[in-house]
Amino acid sequence: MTLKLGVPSKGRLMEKTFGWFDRHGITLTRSGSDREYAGSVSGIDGVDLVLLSAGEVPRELASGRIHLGVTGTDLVHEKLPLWEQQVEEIAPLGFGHADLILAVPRFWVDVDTLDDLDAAAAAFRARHGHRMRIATKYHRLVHGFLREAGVADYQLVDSQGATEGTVANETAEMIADITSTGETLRANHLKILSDGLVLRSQATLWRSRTAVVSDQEKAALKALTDRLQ
Ligand SMILES: Nc1ncnc2c1ncn2[C@@H]1O[C@H](COP(=O)(O)OP(=O)(O)OP(=O)(O)O)[C@@H](O)[C@H]1O
Ligand SMILES: O=P(O)(O)OC[C@H]1O[C@H](OP(=O)(O)OP(=O)(O)O)[C@H](O)[C@@H]1O
Repeated sequence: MTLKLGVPSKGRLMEKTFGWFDRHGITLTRSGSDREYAGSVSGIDGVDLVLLSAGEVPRELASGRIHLGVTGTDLVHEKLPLWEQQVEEIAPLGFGHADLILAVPRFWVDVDTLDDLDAAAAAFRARHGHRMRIATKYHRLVHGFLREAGVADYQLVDSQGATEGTVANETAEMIADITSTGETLRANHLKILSDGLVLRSQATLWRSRTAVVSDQEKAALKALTDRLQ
């Protein structure tokens, strides 16, 4: 049996992951056309490449279908409530840096902090008869963060992409999303709450704590982790 290494199947995250392994003497290759999700590993024995969506890596690690996987801290913490029991962080990879933040329209001049938001959310509910909507795909993390902050008068609306556009589109009053350069927030006239940082994320190599590992796979895992030291 071989060790299964799950890696994002496209985009910047895939290219940078390939580059990172390359620098450790392990070559990941995508075979066939751009659309064929198959690949191989050379430079080390007994490891198979599994190409999949970054968003699916946490679930695959938790179910034990892959032994190792690369994805962002944000996706692991969001999708695996018991992540500390299900996965072990092997190495932060030094790219894919992004902050999960809360942002409101720039013209909300009286709202700069979570306390301001709490007051604005109560006023919003009194005026409109429904709770302020926060668009996000990070339901668990945002809910936990706002509970800790004592903010309760809100509802989450699901947004799986182009989240910053939901305010202009009037499907939400504010958003919680990841930002890296801040350009998307600026372009959509949004500002980050000064104490609205939910999580700092970066691409990370994880090991599944639940995957069953044969002796042969154990040897491959040791060879791989030794190489990554
Ligand atoms: N602009 C960015 N800068 C840095 N990192 C980012 C940026 N956008 C996303 N990421 C990170 O990349 C990872 C993948 O994010 P994304 O949400 O695109 O995954 P996904 O939805 O699974 O992708 P897919 O389109 O393959 O389904 C996340 O960990 C995220 O934090
Ligand atoms: O701070 P910035 O550098 O502008 O980056 C932030 C943007 O990057 C991500 O979107 P992505 O491009 O992955 O598309 P998505 O909206 O479909 O998730 C994220 O959701 C933000 O929209």
